[in-house]
Amino acid sequence: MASKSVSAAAGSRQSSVSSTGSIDPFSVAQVYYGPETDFTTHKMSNLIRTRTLSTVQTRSSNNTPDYLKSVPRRRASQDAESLTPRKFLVDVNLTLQALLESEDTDGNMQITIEDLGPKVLQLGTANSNGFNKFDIRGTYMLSNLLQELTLAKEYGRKSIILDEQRLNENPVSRLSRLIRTQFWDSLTRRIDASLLEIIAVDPKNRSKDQSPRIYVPPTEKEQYEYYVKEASKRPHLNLQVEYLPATITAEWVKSVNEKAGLLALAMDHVVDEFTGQSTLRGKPFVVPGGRFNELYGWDSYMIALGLLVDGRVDLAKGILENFIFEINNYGKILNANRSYYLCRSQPPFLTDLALKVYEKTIFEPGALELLKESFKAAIVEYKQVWTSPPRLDQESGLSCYHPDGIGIPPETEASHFEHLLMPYAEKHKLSLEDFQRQYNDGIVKEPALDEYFVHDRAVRESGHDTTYRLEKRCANLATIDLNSLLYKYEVDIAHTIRTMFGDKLVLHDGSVETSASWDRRARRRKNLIDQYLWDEEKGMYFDYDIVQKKKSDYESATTFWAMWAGCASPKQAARLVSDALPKFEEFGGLVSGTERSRGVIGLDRPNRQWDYPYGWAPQQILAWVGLIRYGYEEDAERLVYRWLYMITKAFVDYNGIVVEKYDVTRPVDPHRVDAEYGNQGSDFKGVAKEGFGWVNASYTFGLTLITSHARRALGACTPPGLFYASQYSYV
Ligand SMILES: OC[C@H]1O[C@H](O[C@H]2O[C@H](CO)[C@@H](O)[C@H](O)[C@H]2O)[C@H](O)[C@@H](O)[C@@H]1O
Ligand SMILES: [Ca+2]
Repeated sequence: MASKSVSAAAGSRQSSVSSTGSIDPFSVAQVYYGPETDFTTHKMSNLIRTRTLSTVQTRSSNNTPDYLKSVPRRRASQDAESLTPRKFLVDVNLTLQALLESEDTDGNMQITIEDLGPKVLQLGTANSNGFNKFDIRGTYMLSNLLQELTLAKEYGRKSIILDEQRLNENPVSRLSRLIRTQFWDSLTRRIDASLLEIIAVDPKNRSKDQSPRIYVPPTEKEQYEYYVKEASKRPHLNLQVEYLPATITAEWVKSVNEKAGLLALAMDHVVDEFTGQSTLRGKPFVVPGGRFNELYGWDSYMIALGLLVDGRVDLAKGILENFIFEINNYGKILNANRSYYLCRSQPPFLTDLALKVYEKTIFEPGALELLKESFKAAIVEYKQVWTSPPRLDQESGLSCYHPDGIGIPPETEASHFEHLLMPYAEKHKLSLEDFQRQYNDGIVKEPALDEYFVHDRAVRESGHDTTYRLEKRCANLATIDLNSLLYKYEVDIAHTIRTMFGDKLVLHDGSVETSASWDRRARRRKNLIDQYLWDEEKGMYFDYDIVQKKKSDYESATTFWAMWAGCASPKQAARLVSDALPKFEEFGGLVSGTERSRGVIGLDRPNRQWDYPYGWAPQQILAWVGLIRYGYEEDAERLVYRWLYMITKAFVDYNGIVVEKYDVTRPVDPHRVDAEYGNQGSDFKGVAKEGFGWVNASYTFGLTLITSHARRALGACTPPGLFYASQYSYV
C-alpha cells in the first residue's frame, strides 16, 4: 500500500468566491453559506451589489441593519427593469418562519404541490436594502427557497444575500448539480476513525446490544490494532473491536445477530498531516442512503456509473478496491458490509466495474495492476461463489441465487414477517417475539419455515427483495438476471486476459488462466440460456425452475439484462424490443414486472416493492445500455426520457425529493411508495441532502444518453407524451 498524506475534504469542493468578492451563485452550500461569504462579518460589498449599479444611494433608513449601512446600493427604481439576475437580502429565521407558516400548510417541513398556501412570498432585493419587493412564486421556487434557508440556517447564518438564480435554476441543472457537488459527498463513507460516528450507525439493527462494533478479518492485525487504539481514544463511543473467526459459517453468523457490527474494508497507509505519524485510512465508497448506511454490492456498481460521469473516479476506484478486499477476506462481494450479510452476495458486476475504472484511470500509475487484481478476484468469486454448490445447478449447468444462512434475516423491518410467522406462533402458543427467538435458536423446529427462509435469503441475494416472482422459490430459479451477468463475466474475463495480460493470468494460488476456457464457458452459457430461458413464442427470457423443470411464467424486466450482457442474438434482441418492451413500458419508464404476473393484491397478499407498479434505477440503466448495444437508440432515449422526466417532475413538485424507487404508473406523485419499508429518501426536513445512490446515478448517467434537445424539454418539464408527439407522428 502506497503512502499518501491525508487530505482534508473530498475532491469536488472548491471555493467559489472570486478575487473580486463575487460568489458563483451555484457554489456548494458550504461555500455559499460559509464564513467567506458572510457579509455581516466581512465587508464584502460586492456580494450585495449587482454589477449594473449606476447610481448609488448613500442614505440609510432608520431600520437599516448596521451591517448594511456602509453598503452601496443601487437606485431602487432600477430593480424592476434590471436584466441582471436579482439578489435578495434575506433574514433567514424570519423568512423561514413566514415561509413555513404560509406555504407548508400540511406541516411536513416540505413545500409541495399538495400544500395549499398562496404560493407566493415577497423578498426584498439586496440593492434596495430590502425595500423593493419581488414575488417568489410557485411551488418550485418556494421550495427552493425553503431548501436554501434550511441550509443557511444549518451553517449558522442569520442573514444572507440570496441569488434569484438559485431559486429559479433549471431543474435539470439544479438536480444534476446537487448530485455532483453535494449528494455524492453526503453519501461518501470510509471505514476508519474519521467517520466512525456516522458509519457505525445502523438503522436496521434491532438487537438489544446497540454498541457500535467492528469485525476485522483475522489476517488484518494492523487494522485490528488501529481500531483498538482509535476506540480507546473515543471512550464515549463504546466501540467494540472483534476479530472474525478464520472460517465463517452460517451458525457463527447467526450467533452474532444480537451483536451486529460493521465489517472492516480496505485501507491505505497514510501519513497523518497533524502528527506526521503513519496511520491507516479507509478507502472511500458511497452508500445507497436512507436506512442503507454501508457498502452494498449491486447498488455500488450502479452508483459508480454515476460517479464516473461526474468525475468522481476516486470514489468509483474506492468501491472497486473495497470489492476486491471483500472477495479476498470474506470470500464474496457482500450484500453489504454488516455481520448479518456475511453469507450473502448480490448481483455480480465486478468485471464491468473494473473495466470502466480502468478506462478512466488508464494513465495513472497502478491502473493495470488494479485491473489485474480485479480480474483475479472476479475469477475467484465466479468459481467459489457463483458456479459452486449450492448456487450451481449441476443438472442444467446454470446458476441460482442461493446463499447460506440460518433463521430469520434480522435486518428486515420488524413487521415484515409478521403475517407469515403469526400462525406458527399461535400453533406453538408463543408470543411472536418468543416464537422468533425459539425458532432462530432451533428450540422449535418448523421445516416449512426453514424452506421459506432459504428462498427468502435467496431473494435478498438477488437484490430483488421482495417480489412474487421469487417468493418461496428463488433458490430454485436459474434466473435470466444472474445468468446474463455470469455470461458477461465470462466474456469480459476471456477478452481481458487475451488483450491485456498476454493471454495468461496467474492467480494468487499459482493457477494459470487463459482466455480459451472462458470463451468456452461463455459459449456454453449462451447455449444454456437459449435452451432453458428463452421462450421463442413469447419473444423473451424467463427464469427456469430447476426443481419443477420448467420455465416460470413471471414476466420480469430482467429479461433485458440479456441485452446488457450481450448474450441475446440480434434476432432475439429484435423480439425483446417488439414483443417484450411494450409489456414493461409505462409512463415513467420500465416497470419491474407486469401487472398480470404480479397478480391480485390485497390484505392477505400485500404489494411487494419489486413488482408492478414499481420501477427501479438498475432496471432502467441495464435496459438502456442493452438497447443501445443492439442499436435501438430511439427506444433507449425514450425510456431514458420517461425515467428522467418522472424524477425531475417529482423533484420540482415535491421539494427536491429523490427516492429509492418510483411508482412508474403515477404521473403525479410517483415517489409515493408504501410497499414494505416505504420509500427511502423521502424522510427529510426542509432540504434533501443525499437523494438516493442509484437514482442519483441513473439521473447523471441518463443525461449522457439523451440529446440536448431532450435535455431542454426535460428542463421545461415537458411530459414524455407531448415531447415525443412533437417529434414523431406515431407516438
Ligand atoms: O432490509 C431489507 C433489505 O434491504 C436491502 O434491500 C433493498 O435495498 C438495497 C440497498 O439499496 C438494495 O440493494 C436491494 O436491491 C433492495 O431491495 C438489502 O439488500 C436486503 O438484503 C435486506 O434484506
Ligand atoms: Ca408541506
